[in-house]
Amino acid sequence: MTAKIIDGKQIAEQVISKVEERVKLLKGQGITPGLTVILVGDDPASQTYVASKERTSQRLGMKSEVIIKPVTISEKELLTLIHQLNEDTTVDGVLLQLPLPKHIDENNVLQAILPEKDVDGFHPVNVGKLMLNQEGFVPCTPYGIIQLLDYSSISIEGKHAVIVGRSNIVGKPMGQLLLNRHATVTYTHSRTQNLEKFTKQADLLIVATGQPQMITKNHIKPGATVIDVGIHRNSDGRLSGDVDFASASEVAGFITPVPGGVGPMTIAMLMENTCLSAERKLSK
Ligand SMILES: NC(=O)C1=CN([C@@H]2O[C@H](COP(=O)(O)OP(=O)(O)OC[C@H]3O[C@@H](n4cnc5c(N)ncnc54)[C@H](OP(=O)(O)O)[C@@H]3O)[C@@H](O)[C@H]2O)C=CC1
Ligand SMILES: Nc1nc(=O)c2c([nH]1)NC[C@@H]1CN(c3ccc(C(=O)N[C@@H](CCC(=O)O)C(=O)O)cc3)C=[N+]21
Repeated sequence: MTAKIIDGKQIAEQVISKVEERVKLLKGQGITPGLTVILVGDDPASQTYVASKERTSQRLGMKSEVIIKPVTISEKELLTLIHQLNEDTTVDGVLLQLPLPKHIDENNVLQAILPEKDVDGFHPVNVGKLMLNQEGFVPCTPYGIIQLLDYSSISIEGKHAVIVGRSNIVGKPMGQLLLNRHATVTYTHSRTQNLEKFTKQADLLIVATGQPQMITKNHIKPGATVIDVGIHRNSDGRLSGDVDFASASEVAGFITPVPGGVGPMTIAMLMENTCLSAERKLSK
């Protein structure tokens, strides 16, 4: 079998066109959605992602701002900046690019972002709402993965979803979203014994470990859908994921590539969340 490729770039474009229409409607009512991204330090990968967020929000006609701070910024200074953005009525979304330098307590600063502007969905209030299946902001990467499945007409209800990785930004919210959509969910992680035993049962296998190409055809049930969240830049400059694409494609039914799979969806959902935030402001 050769897996069908899920084209994340093309699906992201479809999501973005819908957001574009919503931005036009908002602008007609005198509101320009505003996104501010804070980048601490000069990590090249983070710079690439932030540049892509800025480009896309500008293309949509949003107000887009990137604030770059030196790696030496104190937690207090960062909190002051977040408080200013919370007060700024032209800013609908505040995104603090992760990871942060070690001297800054990530939880502490993420909690300072107003839940109504937390377009990443990382604030405890939004995490709680996701658990309760209430409306808040859903983290962009797992939200984008749900869209990939929906646009590809891959059903979720009743399916066995196995998540490899349990981070707060991908694995955990991914499992909760799939549970809300009535999947049977198994979480696996670095302490899981006999990983293949679980991954081989998956109808939907979501991989977010940060371990290059660790998932091969030996982990996959024939016909399964494989979603690769991982992103690594190899020494030759090429990108690859947490899944060995060539091997996995031999047995999977559907698979996402890297690049061009989950990454573009993360950006698209960030645009949607920012637009949603502006719409909510208008209806208040
Ligand atoms: N395309 C996109 O939009 C995005 C891509 N990413 C990429 O996705 C990957 C994962 O990111 P993130 O979730 O933030 O990573 P983290 O490092 O925060 O979490 C990795 C998770 O994988 C688990 N893990 C590590 N090694 C293994 C293993 N050998 N077997 C099973 N589980 C393992 C860890 O387990 P334990 O908890 O036990 O340590 C942990 O739960 C990275 O490559 C990152 O760059 C991330 C966000 C967005
Ligand atoms: N607060 C916060 N929110 C995030 O959403 C967040 C973060 N911090 N820290 C880092 C991770 C990673 N991430 C990606 C976004 C886009 C691509 C993306 O567009 N990837 C393209 C390729 C990009 C390239 O060429 O390098 C693709 O896969 O096709 C990848 C990864 C968001 N993250």
